[in-house]
Amino acid sequence: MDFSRDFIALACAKGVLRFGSFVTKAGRNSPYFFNAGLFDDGASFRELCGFYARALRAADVPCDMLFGPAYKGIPLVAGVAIRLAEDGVNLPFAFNRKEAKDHGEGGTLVGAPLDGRVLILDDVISAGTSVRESVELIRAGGAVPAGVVIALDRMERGKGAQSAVEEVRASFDIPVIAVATLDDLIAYLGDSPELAANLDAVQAYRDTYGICSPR
Ligand SMILES: O=P(O)(O)OC[C@H]1O[C@H](OP(=O)(O)OP(=O)(O)O)[C@H](O)[C@@H]1O
Ligand SMILES: O=C(O)c1cc(=O)[nH]c(=O)[nH]1
Repeated sequence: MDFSRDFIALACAKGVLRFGSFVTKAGRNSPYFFNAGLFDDGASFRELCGFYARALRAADVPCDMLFGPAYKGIPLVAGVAIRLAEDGVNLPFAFNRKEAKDHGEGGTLVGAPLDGRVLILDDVISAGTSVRESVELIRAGGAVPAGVVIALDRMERGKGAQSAVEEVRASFDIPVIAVATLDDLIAYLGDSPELAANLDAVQAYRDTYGICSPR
């Protein structure tokens, strides 16, 4: 997307995208990591939500409401709903608790009742567990998953030869939209003198775990 590079630049400038040695949820040793929790001030978080809103508009996926899986999806879904409302699209939103509340209103769902076509907003898809759980919650509530929007598609293999993102698309027959992809990150590293030293390690990682090897 034409704004993917701006998003990568923001993530690098904020230290949300870091380079070094990190272990992913899948147990892979990755030379880069995207920690969305580091969009930790009002201005950068507002920008992040603006990128989601732009990706959503560009993809034009029909939906009736938004859902954010706990925990990182929670501020995200609220922030993106605000950005969309500012642009004249006022959508209901909901999120879940990781542990059910046993007093007061109780339960695991907070916000608007699940209804109609529900778009899931999360930061990354790693093995797809969080999206699968969200789809189960949405269906159990009598609604229909409409798609997923994430910040970064790491373009790496899931359980089989497909990427985890492709597995989610195929299993649930829904679109998965990413603000930026590993390809965008690699292009950015190549053009960025202060970060270009990380390029070889990132490309080697893609050669090992990636879904394509365009070199
Ligand atoms: O595709 P997956 O294998 O599920 O990995 C991606 C999920 O992992 C992280 O959430 P996590 O549940 O670790 O916790 P957090 O949101 O509470 O940080 C991330 O925010 C995604 O929701
Ligand atoms: O695969 C993961 O666990 C993972 C990778 C990444 O870049 N960011 C993240 O939050 N999780």
